[in-house]
Amino acid sequence: MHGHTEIGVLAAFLLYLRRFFEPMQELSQFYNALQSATAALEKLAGVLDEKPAVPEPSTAVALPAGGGALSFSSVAFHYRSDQPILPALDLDIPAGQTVALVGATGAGKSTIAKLVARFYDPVEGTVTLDGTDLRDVADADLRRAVVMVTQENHLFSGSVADNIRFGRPTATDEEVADAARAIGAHAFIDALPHGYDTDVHRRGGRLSAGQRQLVAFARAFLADPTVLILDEATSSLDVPSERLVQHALRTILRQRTALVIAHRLSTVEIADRVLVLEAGRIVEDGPPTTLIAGGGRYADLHRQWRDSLV
Ligand SMILES: Nc1ncnc2c1ncn2[C@@H]1O[C@H](COP(=O)(O)OP(=O)(O)OP(=O)(O)O)[C@@H](O)[C@H]1O
Repeated sequence: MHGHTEIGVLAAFLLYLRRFFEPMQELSQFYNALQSATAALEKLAGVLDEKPAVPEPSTAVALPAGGGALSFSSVAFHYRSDQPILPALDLDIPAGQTVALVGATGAGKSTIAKLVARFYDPVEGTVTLDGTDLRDVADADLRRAVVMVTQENHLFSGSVADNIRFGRPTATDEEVADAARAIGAHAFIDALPHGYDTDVHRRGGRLSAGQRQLVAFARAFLADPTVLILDEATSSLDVPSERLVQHALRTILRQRTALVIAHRLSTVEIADRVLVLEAGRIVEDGPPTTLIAGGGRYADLHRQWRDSLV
């Protein structure tokens, strides 16, 4: 993460310069150079944000194609030794399963997700993907196999197409549009002032929260990872956007393993399995309907969510 703050400051400064020169389009060459420099730095800052601080394996093991089975075996984890976060987690997720992680703030949902994306290594125990310890997988292979979509979505300055193509830099315009179509984002993108060439501006300032989410989903769809991790946005969407996002979610969860840090009832309802976490331990584990019938913690949470919708 070294240098991240400095890069952020530099990006902000360039952005300021760019705004200043924006009205003077006759200086267009300089302005264009400034624009690309800002976009590149922002991208770098975004990537560094998510860049894991873990060592590359000395001899990398190739991941088998397809699959997506995840396994936590006696995983203990802490950020600081005086504050254990996961005491000893055992968890098997078969390939293709959609798992919703629920639980109070600080329960460890994001930590589990970050261990799967190998932002951190376990202090004890192992996390495996299709039987391979994540510590033995080359960084580039892991980035392709496991994609995390966060609340921030990390849209950078540049066109909508560039933002989607970030999922697979070699994708053609047609493949970018196909991904947007599959996700249900094509219609709104097409209606933007410059369609796919519309600049989303810094952090997607011009797009609504729902639209940003759809662009991030289209990017992940194009990347086509074996494992998708989704940290669902907490901010509520209006009803039409919510419908679009839920539809996109069903598409993107299909045919891959998914871990969803869920904040919406409608999302948990489409999961195959719910894990309820408390202080780093799984206290309930099962299909949503079974847990509701069981009358435990998820049943309480489900009731609260349902009541808040009425
Ligand atoms: N980078 C970090 N350094 C130190 N402690 C951290 C770090 N990230 C998280 N924690 C702590 O780890 C615990 C678990 O956090 P985590 O983010 O996994 O919980 P969560 O269930 O995802 O919560 P939320 O719903 O608020 O996102 C919390 O006590 C949190 O303060």
